[in-house]
Amino acid sequence: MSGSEIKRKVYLQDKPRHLAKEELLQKIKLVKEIETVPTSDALGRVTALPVLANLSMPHYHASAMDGIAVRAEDTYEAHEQRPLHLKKGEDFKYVDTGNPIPNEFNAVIMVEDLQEIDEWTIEIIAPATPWQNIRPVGEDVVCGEMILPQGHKLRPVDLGALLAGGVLDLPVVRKPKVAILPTGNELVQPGEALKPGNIVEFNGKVFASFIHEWGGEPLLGDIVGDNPDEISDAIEKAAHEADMIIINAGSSAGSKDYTYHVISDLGVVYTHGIATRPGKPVILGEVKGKPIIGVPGYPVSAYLALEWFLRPLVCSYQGIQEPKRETMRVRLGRRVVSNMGAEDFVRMNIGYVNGEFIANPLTRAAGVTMSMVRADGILVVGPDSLGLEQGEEVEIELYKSAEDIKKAILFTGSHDLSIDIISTLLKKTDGSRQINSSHVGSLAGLMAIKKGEAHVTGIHLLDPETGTYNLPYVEKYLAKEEVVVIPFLKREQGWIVAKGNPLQIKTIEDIVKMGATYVNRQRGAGTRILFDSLLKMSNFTSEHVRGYEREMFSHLSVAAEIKEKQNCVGLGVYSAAKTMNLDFIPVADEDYDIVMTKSFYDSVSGKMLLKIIQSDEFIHKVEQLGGYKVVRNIEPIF
Ligand SMILES: Nc1nc2c(c(=O)[nH]1)N[C@H]1C(S)=C(S)[C@@H](COP(=O)(O)OP(=O)(O)OC[C@H]3O[C@@H](n4cnc5c(N)ncnc54)[C@H](O)[C@@H]3O)O[C@H]1N2
Ligand code: MOO
Repeated sequence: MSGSEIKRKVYLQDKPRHLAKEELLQKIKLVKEIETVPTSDALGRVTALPVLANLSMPHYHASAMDGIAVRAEDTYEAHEQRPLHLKKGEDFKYVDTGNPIPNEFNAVIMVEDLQEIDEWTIEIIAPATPWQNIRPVGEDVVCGEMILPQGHKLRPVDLGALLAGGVLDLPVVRKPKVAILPTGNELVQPGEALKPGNIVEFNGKVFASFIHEWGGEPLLGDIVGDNPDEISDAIEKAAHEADMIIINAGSSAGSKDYTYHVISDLGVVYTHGIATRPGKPVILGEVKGKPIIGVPGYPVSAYLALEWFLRPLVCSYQGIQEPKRETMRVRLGRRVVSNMGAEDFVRMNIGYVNGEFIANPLTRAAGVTMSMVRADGILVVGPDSLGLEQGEEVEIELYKSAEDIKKAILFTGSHDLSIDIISTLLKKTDGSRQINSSHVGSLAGLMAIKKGEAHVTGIHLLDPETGTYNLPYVEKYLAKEEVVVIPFLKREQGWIVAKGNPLQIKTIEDIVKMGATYVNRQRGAGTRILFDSLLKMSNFTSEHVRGYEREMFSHLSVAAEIKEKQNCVGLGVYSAAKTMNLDFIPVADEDYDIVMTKSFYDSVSGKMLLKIIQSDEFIHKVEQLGGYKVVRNIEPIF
C-alpha cells in the first residue's frame, strides 16, 4: 500500500465521549499478567491476590514500656497508704520497651511509678492489672491474617505492615506496557537543530510520564514517518510487544493523516471522532486484541484524550478505580461560550480576590502547552449548553490544590520582564507563594482590577492631553475602587529593529517611507497608545502603516517577530530587543507603575511584594537588564 492509494477520509463522527469510552472498555478484553516482586520495591504496585501474614507481629509478648515485669496478682495489696516492696529476681525483673516478657510475669509497671529503695528492692503504691503495658503476640498482625486485599495500590505504610508480617515478596499485577508511537515527518528529537517546519517531539515524553504516573510501563518508540507502510510496521511491532498502543497525530483529515486507514486495515476502528472540543479527531480501535488509541497531534487535545481513554484502560488492567480530581465551586469572571452538541473543555485560571474564588478561561487553542502549565483547573461545559454567563457559579475540576490557588498572586496587565524577576524572588522568599501573570495590556489590566479578577496590574499609559503617565487613567477607570498606585519603573521605549538597522529607521516617517512592516501591539496596550500618539504627532494615519492591523501581546513576541524578518520594526522596551539580540533606537522614557487593590496592599502577599521590589537584589537585577531605572523609596498613592 502506498500513500497515493490511500483515500482521504474527511468526515469524522461526533460520538459522545462516555459512549466511546464504554464501548472501548467493553470490546477490549485485557489479558492481565501477575508477577512477583520484592516487597521493598513494590511501592505503587497493585496487589494481584490477597496477601496473608507469614509471621505474627510481635511474635512474642513484648514490653510496651520501660519498667519492671511483675505478676499482677502479687501487686493487688499495693496502696498509697500501704506501699508494697518487691524483690528483684523473685518478684520482678527490669524490662525495656520491646523486650520479651519473662514467662513467669504478666504485667509491666512503668519506671515512673516505681520508688527504688535499694539495689534489690523497689516500692510500688498501686496494683498492676494483668497484661497492662504488654504488647501480646499478634497485637499488630496475626500469622495467616490478611494484611491487604487484592487490587490495593501499595503505599509506604503498607510496605511496613508487609515486612512486619514476614512478607518479603508478593504477587502484583504486571505493569501494563503501553507503546507510544509518535508519527510525523516534521518531528525531530528534542535538542536536534530545527529547520523551518520542524516540530520538537515532546508529546511522547509527556505521555510516557502520564503512563508512569498511572502505574503503567511506557515504551516510547522512535519517530515514525508519515508513510502508511512504516506506520503499519510500527503498529504491528507494538501490538506484539505491548498491552496497549498510543499513536500520536495523523488522526485528522490532512493529506498525510493515515492513522485511521492503517488501523482499519490491521484491525478494527470503533470510533473516529468524539463530540468534544478540543480532542475531536480521536481514533479508538483494536489491533491483534490490543487496544489502540489514535490521539490528536495538538498537545492539549492529546493530553485530554489520553486521560479520557488510556487512563481507564491502565486502571482497569490493574483492577483499580480511576482517581477523581478535587472540584471547587467558583464564580465566572468572564463569559464562556460553547458549542451545542459537543462537550467543551476549557482550561481555567482561578484566583482568590476580595474573599472569593473567581475563574477565567485561558486560551482555547489546542496547540498552547503553556495553557496546561498555567491552568488551575478545567471547566467542562456540557453538550447541551451554549455557554455560561459572567458571574455564574460553576464547578471546576482542580489541577492544583485549593490552598495553592488561594495563595497565588494574580498579576494581570502589561507585560514587563521585571515581573518575572519579582516571581523568582517571591518563590525564594516564600516557596508557597507564586505570581500568575497574564499579559493582556495596561487598559485590560485596569479593567481586571475593577472587575475583581486581579490583585495587581502593571500599566504604562500616556495621557496625550497632560503628557503624564498612568494616574489620569487610574482616576478615570478606577474612580470607585479602593486601590493603591505604586510608582515603580522608568523604562526606555524605542524602535526594535533587525541587527544593523538595515532600513535606517529613526522616526515614523522612516517607517512609512521605507515601507517597513510595523509589528503592532493589541488595543489597550500602553505601547499601542504611545505609538498612536506618535502617529498623531506625525502627519500620517494608521492607513499609512503597513502591518498596523496585526496585534502582538507582549514586547517579547514583537521582538520575536522582528527577529524572523529583516524588514520589520516594532515599538518596545530595550530589554526585549537585547534578549533577542536586536538593535534598539530610543524613542521615549515612560513610567511603568503598579496598581493594586487596597485589600491586597494590606495582605501578607502584598507586603512581601512591596518588600521585594525595594530590595537591592531586585533593583540590581532589573537595572542590569538595561533601559530601566527602579523608583527608590516608594511613596504609595492612595
Ligand atoms: N480539515 C480539518 N483539519 C483539521 C481538523 C478537522 O477536523 N478538519 N481537525 C483539527 C483538530 S481539532 C486537530 S486536534 C488537529 C489534529 O491533527 P492530527 O492529529 O492530524 O495531527 P497533525 O496534523 O499531524 O499535528 C498537528 C500538530 O500537533 C503537534 N504535534 C504533533 N505531534 C507532536 C509531537 N509528537 N510532539 C509535539 N507536538 C506534536 C504539532 O504542532 C502539529 O502541527 O487537526 C486539525 N485539523
Ligand atoms: O482536537 Mo482539536 O484539538 O479540537 O483542536
